[in-house]
Amino acid sequence: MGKLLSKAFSLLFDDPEITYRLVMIGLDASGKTTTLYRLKFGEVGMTNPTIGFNVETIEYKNLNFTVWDIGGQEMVRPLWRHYYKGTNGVIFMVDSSDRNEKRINEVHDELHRLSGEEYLKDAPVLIFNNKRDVKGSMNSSELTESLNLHQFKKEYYVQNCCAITGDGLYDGFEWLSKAINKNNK
Ligand SMILES: Nc1nc2c(ncn2[C@@H]2O[C@H](COP(=O)(O)OP(=O)(O)OP(=O)(O)O)[C@@H](O)[C@H]2O)c(=O)[nH]1
Ligand SMILES: [Mg+2]
Repeated sequence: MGKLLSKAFSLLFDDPEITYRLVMIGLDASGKTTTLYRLKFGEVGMTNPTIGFNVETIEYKNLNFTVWDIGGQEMVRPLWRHYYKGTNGVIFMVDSSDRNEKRINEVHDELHRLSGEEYLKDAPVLIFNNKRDVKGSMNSSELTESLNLHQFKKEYYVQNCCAITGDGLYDGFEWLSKAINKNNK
């Protein structure tokens, strides 16, 4: 009831009352921090590999998102799950220009592992197919094939994007907001 009232209030008064928690994960150098800063500040500078996490609040269409951008280097990937509690949605970042077989297998395994996570059981997964500006990068059907997404046991959506220019980022947020809203009704 409280949730419904606060939703009604925020719609009436155009006030971004509702805050959803998102975790943004994916292999190192896939473009997570670039995406976070692009969305938050509208521009990107140099990024360094993330040690730990960055967190920012992003407003999109009357909703607030607290976005947790977590470092993706191999050694720290087991730490991702410590950020899952209370998560409403997942952003899984993929570097579409990285066709290295070992890396694709790592992406595959990390992604499919999410379906067994209790804290993420109601969380839709937005897969950003990033770096589409790079010549020869994978398109969404190639990605779907190489990550065996037809077998992925979660609600998901693949959005092509380029974190540097921002192309596709808000389209991804559009899908994620709707998917989260639907699950929270
Ligand atoms: N060409 C291109 N380069 C990108 C794009 N997005 C990010 N990059 C570059 O990819 C590199 C890694 O980006 P980060 O945002 O630091 O990657 P990350 O996923 O946060 O990496 P970790 O913190 O190590 O997990 C940087 O040099 C970015 O400039 C993109 O859309 N296109
Ligand atoms: Mg980073």
